[in-house]
Amino acid sequence: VKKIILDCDPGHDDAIAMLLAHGNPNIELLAVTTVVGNQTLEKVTRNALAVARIANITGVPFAAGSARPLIRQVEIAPDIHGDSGLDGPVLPEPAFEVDSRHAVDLIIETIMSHPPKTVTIVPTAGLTNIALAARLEPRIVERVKEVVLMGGGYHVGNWSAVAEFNIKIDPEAAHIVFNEKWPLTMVGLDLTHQALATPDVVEKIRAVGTNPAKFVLELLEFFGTMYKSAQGFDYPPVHDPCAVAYVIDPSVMTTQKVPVDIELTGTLTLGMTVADFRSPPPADCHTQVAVKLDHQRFWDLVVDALERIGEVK
Ligand SMILES: Nc1ccc([C@@H]2N[C@H](CO)[C@@H](O)[C@H]2O)cc1
Ligand SMILES: [Ca+2]
Repeated sequence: VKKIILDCDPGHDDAIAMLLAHGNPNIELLAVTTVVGNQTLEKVTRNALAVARIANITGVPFAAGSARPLIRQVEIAPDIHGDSGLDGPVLPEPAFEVDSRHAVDLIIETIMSHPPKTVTIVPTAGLTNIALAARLEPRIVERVKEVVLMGGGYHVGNWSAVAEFNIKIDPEAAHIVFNEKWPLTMVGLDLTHQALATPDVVEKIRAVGTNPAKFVLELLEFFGTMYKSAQGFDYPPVHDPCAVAYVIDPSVMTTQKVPVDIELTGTLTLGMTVADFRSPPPADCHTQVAVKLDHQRFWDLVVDALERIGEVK
């Protein structure tokens, strides 16, 4: 079983990532932490607790983290996720309160209280909490098993021509996270733009026939409409569960070992994940990027997780 910390900003696709992590038997969700991103910290934290109620996630601490990037001003994404950050479905009242600890403390405590190389960090949002954790407790860097993040893109951007939202909203935090020497897998837009929720996928989810599945359909309906109007996609790319899917079964996508660094000063390129494909990669290269997704197997994992969650009233 893979033990993970999910650091997220729900967010329609973050919500589906959480359901995948909760439903898949090979994943143990040790903690869920939130950070400003798709919406304000308050809104994404409330949304995370609502998802927990919908999927009946119990016994897992949820802690709120940074309300803003390390240096820059807050940038949110209402044009895709709406004013609540999880527009579309009606959200239930949370079943439990957010943990009293700060997300950064919970991340550190979780890693330091488990054996070395057993905890995987799965960020699906800006990297502010992860950067702060590495600075507050540098020992987590060699203790974590690996970092598998949704973010960046080696040939694709969405928040600028060449930068992806999770990186661009806090590029200094991303620079810290990509330059620590932990094993890091970047599941970027190059990969996640292959994870389209096509009509055949929607029908398989509909066939699950439970309330959590209905919640996912409502998420995809809104997400799809906004992606069509804002970015001209016929079907929405569901980014964040791709990172969880890699943890579940790395063979669901191909990867390539390449050095990646973050642009911090470019006028046109701020927040770009610059991947150096010149071969061979340096022997000490600790980063790899995701390239090709097995679309069918990916979505089968999501549907399977929903089936295993079953009905929740
Ligand atoms: N336009 C847009 C902006 C932000 C996101 C969020 N950021 C990442 C994709 O860029 C995902 O984690 C998703 O939650 C998705 C689309
Ligand atoms: Ca996200």
